[in-house]
Parts: sequence; C-alpha cells; structure tokens
Amino acid sequence: MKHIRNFCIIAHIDHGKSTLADRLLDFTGSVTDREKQEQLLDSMDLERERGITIKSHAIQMDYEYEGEQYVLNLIDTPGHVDFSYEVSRSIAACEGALLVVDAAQSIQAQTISNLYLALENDLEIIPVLNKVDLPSANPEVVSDDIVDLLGCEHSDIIPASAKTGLGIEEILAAIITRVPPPSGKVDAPLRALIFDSVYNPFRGVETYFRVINGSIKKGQNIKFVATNKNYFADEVGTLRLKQFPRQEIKTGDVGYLITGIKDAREVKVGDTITDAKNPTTEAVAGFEDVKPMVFAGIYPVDTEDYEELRSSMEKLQLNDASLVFLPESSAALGFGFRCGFLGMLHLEIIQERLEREFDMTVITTVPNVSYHAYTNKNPDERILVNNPSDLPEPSSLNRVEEPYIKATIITKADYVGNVMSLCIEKRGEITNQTYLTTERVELSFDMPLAEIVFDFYDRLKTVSRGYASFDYSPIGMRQSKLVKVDVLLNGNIVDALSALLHVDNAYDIGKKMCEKLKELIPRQQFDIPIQAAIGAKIIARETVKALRKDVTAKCYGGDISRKRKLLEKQKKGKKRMRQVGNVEIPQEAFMAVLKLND
Ligand SMILES: Nc1nc2c(ncn2[C@@H]2O[C@H](COP(=O)(O)OP(=O)(O)OP(=O)(O)O)[C@@H](O)[C@H]2O)c(=O)[nH]1
Repeated sequence: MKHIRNFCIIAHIDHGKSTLADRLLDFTGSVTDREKQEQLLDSMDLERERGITIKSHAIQMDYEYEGEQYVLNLIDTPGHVDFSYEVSRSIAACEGALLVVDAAQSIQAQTISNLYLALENDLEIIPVLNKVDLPSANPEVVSDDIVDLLGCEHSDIIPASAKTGLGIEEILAAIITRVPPPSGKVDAPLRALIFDSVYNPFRGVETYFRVINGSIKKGQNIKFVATNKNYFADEVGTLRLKQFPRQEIKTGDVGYLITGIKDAREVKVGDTITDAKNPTTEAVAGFEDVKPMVFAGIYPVDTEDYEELRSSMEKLQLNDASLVFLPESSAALGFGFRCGFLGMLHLEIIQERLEREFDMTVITTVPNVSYHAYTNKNPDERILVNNPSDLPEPSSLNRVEEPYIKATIITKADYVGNVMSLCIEKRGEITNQTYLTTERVELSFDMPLAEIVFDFYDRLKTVSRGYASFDYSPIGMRQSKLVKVDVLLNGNIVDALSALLHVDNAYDIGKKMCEKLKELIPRQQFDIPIQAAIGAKIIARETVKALRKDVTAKCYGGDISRKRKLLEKQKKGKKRMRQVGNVEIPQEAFMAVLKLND
C-alpha cells in the first residue's frame, strides 16, 4: 500500500486533461509506440469526435522514483455536467487530484465545481499550470488566480505543457511525494467502491472498483450492497492499456471485475462490493441512484420500425444504465418511447448512437424536465409529469413544482451586466457575486433547470462573446406556474409539438414557435394555419401560404409505376418528414422550440 498512489485529473473542458494523461502514460513507459494514439483514454468513437471524455476509465502506471517502484492509478473523470455524479464517484476513489488550469484561460466554472468535489473528498490538490508554451499564456496572472483560489503557495504550482512535455517529471514526483498512500484495513471484510462500469458485448459488464478494505480474489463469492445481489468473481485484474488478470486485488488498489453480468443496470456506480459470506457492515458513503433530468419522446420515422427501435433501445440500455424509457404513443407520431436522459448532451449521444450503431432514423420531440404536479382532489399525492400530456387539467391542478439548479458562471467583469440580464430573463435569482480578480467574476444563481435545457448555453456564449463558463448542480424542487402550450396545424393539435412552459414565457415562446414552424414547414397546395394555444385560448398565429398552382402541376402526371419509382427515390430524402393529417412536418420542426433564436 505504501507504494500505491490513486489520483485523478480535474480540469475545465479543453484545458488539457486528456493530453496530460497521454503524456504521463508516455513518460512512465505505459504505452508502446504502436499503441500510441491521440487521446488514448477516450475509447469511444463518439468521444473522440466530440473531444469529450464521456465515460471515466482507469489506468495503471509503474514508475520508479528515488530507487523505489510505485504503482500509480490514474482514474479518468468525465468532463461534462451531464455526468457529474460519475465525476464525484471517480474523485471518491482517489487520494489526490491534479488540478489542471490553462495558462491562457485561467480558472473556469468547471475548474471550481470539480475542485469543490475534490475538497469534499479530502483530496490532496496539486495545481498544474498547463499550456505555458502558448504565446497567449499569462502564467504570472493565472498563478495568482490559482493561489487565490486554493490558498496555496506559488511554489506549489507546477508549470507544465502537455504538448512539449515540460513539467511532466515534476508532476510525477509531486504525485508520489504529495499524494498520501491509501489507508485501509487489510484484514477487514472486503469493501470496494464501484466508480465506473463499461459494457463489453462479449464478456458482459466490466466493473471498475477501488478496494477500500480487505481484498477481492478471483473465484470469490461477492455481493453488491445496493442491489443486494450475489455474484461469482470470474476474473479480477488491473487495468493497463489492456486488462491484466490477477489472482487478487489488494487494499488501496484499483482494478476491474468480470462476473458475467449482461445488463448494465445491475452495476450501479457508487455501489459497494463486499464478500458474500463475510460482508462489511458499512457501505461506502455517497451512493445515489442517478436520476434522469431531461425527458423527450423518441419515435421511429417509419412506424413499422417500432419493434426494431424497442430492441435497439434495450440493447443501448444494456450498456448505458442511465438511459430509461417507457412506451408512449402520440396521435401525430404513432408508437414510440418517452426517454429519460442525464442532460441534453446525453440525449444527443443516444440519438446519435441509435443512428450509427443501430441504423435507426428517429424523431425526437421537444425535451422537457420532470415536474411534480398535485391535484385539488389529492393535494398530497405527487404526480410525476415527464410528458406534456401527463399534466392534469388546469381546473383540477392544485400546484406544480419544477427542478431548480444552482448555476455557477465565471465571466469577465465587462460582461457581468449581460450575463445577469440573461439569467434574470431565464427566471434566475442571483445568490452570490464574487470578484475572483479585478477582471474575473463568479456569479451564482438559483435557476429552473428547464431554462437551461432550452437555448441557455448558446445565449450565454453570445452575450459574453465566449468569455463565460458555466456549471450547475441540482438543488431540489420549487413551486412554479406551468402551462401546456399546444400547437395546431391546420386546426389540429399536433401532440408531439406540445410543450410545458412557465406562464411568463408562454406567450413569447408560443409566438416564436409559430414563426419558426412557418419557416420549417414546406408550402403545400393549401394555406396552413399554425396556431399556439393554451387550452382553448389561441395565443399566436402564423400561416404557411399555399404554393402557386402551376408549380405543383409539374409534379403530377405520368403513369403509376413511374410515379412509384420516383416516390421510392424521394423516400430517402424525405425520411424525416412526418405526415400529420394533411400536413407534412419535417423532423426539425419537432425540435424547433430549442432553436427559437437562431
Ligand atoms: N499549446 C498547448 N496545447 C495543449 C496543451 N495541452 C493540451 N493542449 C491542446 O488543448 C486542446 C484540449 O486538450 P484536451 O487534452 O483534449 O483537453 P481536455 O481537458 O481533455 O478536454 P475534454 O476531454 O474535452 O475535457 C487540444 O487541442 C490539445 O492539443 C499544452 O500544454 N500546450
């Protein structure tokens, strides 16, 4: 144990976490040339393309320091707020953290929120000033910012460049000398924290764990505490670039476990592994069932593909336990699923994976957050509203609650006014304003989550000219005034376009939705009225004008078989259109409410 160090890297997006990890692996000889690839740790294609570490992994390095051999376990943390619970569990598996700060960008919102998580877990923090090679780097000023934030000495900060390799040796030395070795009871019953899991289609779910007390052996009968299920440890081992099976993983160390579990939902991040016969009395603190934050309907473009979509979703769920779904039906879209996601990025990822891995073309409806509704009849009985159609009739509605978040925004002093107006427009209440330096300000707001789901990120970027970073964490439910806004096309309600909105926004958004739909819906041979309504009350109207006759005339004529061929050809291009009544609606229309300001 004396020679083990468990650490993670925390940083704001793009400050160089993955590049630094690669450099550490290089320097310790943990990768051969053949295995060298950019951003080794990001193994999913999607991750690589987006440049975001979505799933956390762990990797072990050997390193000799002052004549002694050390084992360094680097636990990777996801870089996006949608996955913040996973970040917190990865951090809980470590004793130390490299806090990477970009020498040109300085401290950003995610730097701070991750730092708080690390401090809550009593991690030793090693500040690293990265990208000092950049001409735009401002090492003195950024070092002052770090000293102010951490209350450390200037000499504690390691100047580095993950690009040139500067400072890498110092970082490794700091990990060994400054991060404490793990402490744990070797003789106590097994107690290990699950900080991640990865689905492997051939071997089942691989569970990544950190042993806190005792040890885990190949062939051992083990139990997962939260799910209360027993398993047989088919294989345990350490994680290098490949897996190395071992007989035993001991106190303080990190490893993987294979039990033949085929469903990702059985392995819960944050759960405790213990011995089945001699269980620990204490589970690792901090276990939470992750709850989806954003809901949307997913429908097949072709109604016949419903069963195929179901089986694709089931397969996706096997390797992404945070995806939840229930069947639902819509008059406009037919049969589909109401799905729960961790956030908007997660939604996009699922949609993309359905298309790439399962070759499905899907329509996604306007996302909403999860509300709590109470009726006059049963004012104490909570009704979960994950779908606009679940909202009880206004006359029977007692009250509605919506999820709130604490938003942290760091921006330049010049943009404070703009950022504040935006947040207030988004129903935010300012709770704190701190000048980190004379130039940089940290603002905190309590805000409804629903306001973030729509165009918040983009607006924030615009009003701050890109000089604002943003992070959030949930703070519970608060009472709200919610209405259901319906959209009528040609006089018919299109249920898949309904949205749950705060009453103060309803008129404005209803109007913008009509305007946007007018742009998106192709002209047809007749006028198409587009209306927004709250109950029976029309709050906005636009019209898609009919095409002139002579233009359409050309589309017709010719014999039937030729026409059918033409239709087949067009089908591909038309795939994302939906016929509702006699109106054709393109896929973008169903998401239009998200892009009202484009
Ligand atoms: N000049 C310079 N560029 C660097 C350095 N470190 C990283 N970069 C570049 O900065 C960009 C972001 O680096 P990443 O390592 O992907 O950042 P990250 O923090 O892992 O980003 P996420 O995975 O998105 O959170 C990449 O284009 C890197 O090549 C450095 O020390 N100097």
